[in-house]
Amino acid sequence: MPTEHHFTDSAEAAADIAIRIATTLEQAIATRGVATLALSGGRSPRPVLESLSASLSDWRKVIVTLVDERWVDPTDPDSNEKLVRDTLLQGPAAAARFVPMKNAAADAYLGQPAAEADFAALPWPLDIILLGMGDDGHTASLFPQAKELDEGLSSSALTIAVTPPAAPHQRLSLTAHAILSSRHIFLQISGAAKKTVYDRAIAGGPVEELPIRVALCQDAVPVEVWISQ
Ligand SMILES: O=C(O)[C@H](O)[C@@H](O)[C@H](O)[C@H](O)COP(=O)(O)O
Repeated sequence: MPTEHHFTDSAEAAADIAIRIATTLEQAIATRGVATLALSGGRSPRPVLESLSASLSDWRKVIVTLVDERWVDPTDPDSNEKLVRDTLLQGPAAAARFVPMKNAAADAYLGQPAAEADFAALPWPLDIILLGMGDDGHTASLFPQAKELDEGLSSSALTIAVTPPAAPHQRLSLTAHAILSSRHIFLQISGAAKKTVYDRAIAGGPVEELPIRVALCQDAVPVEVWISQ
């Protein structure tokens, strides 16, 4: 079962996540000389990343990458790479090594092999994977009803190309295998609608119905959830 942190205010939750990430990264650096952090996109992470940017003293030993990416140019407002570069990788945090998902391939399916090689070269398990969740229970880009969902849940690969059934852009996503190849999973849940889905997810059921169950319905990797209204 996940460890829950409850907040009335999502900004306070975001600040607390940033502190928890910074502390965990510092411990990883002290132990292994390097720390790895994979970030989700969307709206929720923005305040976390803005707070985190100033929360660590030495970013030179941190590898930052993505949980998933929309297959758009990194200058596109929908790009998760753009989100991370504009919020986290500023000031001292610009010294971190960033490993993107998007490459020059024309689409996510053509780009997946090169991205897979880039991700295979990372020092697994990653230290922290920060997940979000959609109102449909998706996480990363593992969407219910997506034609690639079963493969994303069962593959031994690290990445998979996905065409979301009802969200813009082709995606490249970490697979369930990659998400569970981490030392810590952190999850942000804000608002009543997501809390309802979260409660359904932790009650158990088919992972295909609510893919967030990949993280929530397992005990191999410690999961911490920040829940705010
Ligand atoms: O690229 C993405 O969109 C994210 O990786 C995605 O999985 C996100 O975490 C959820 O869709 C929640 O998004 P919000 O935080 O915007 O609600």
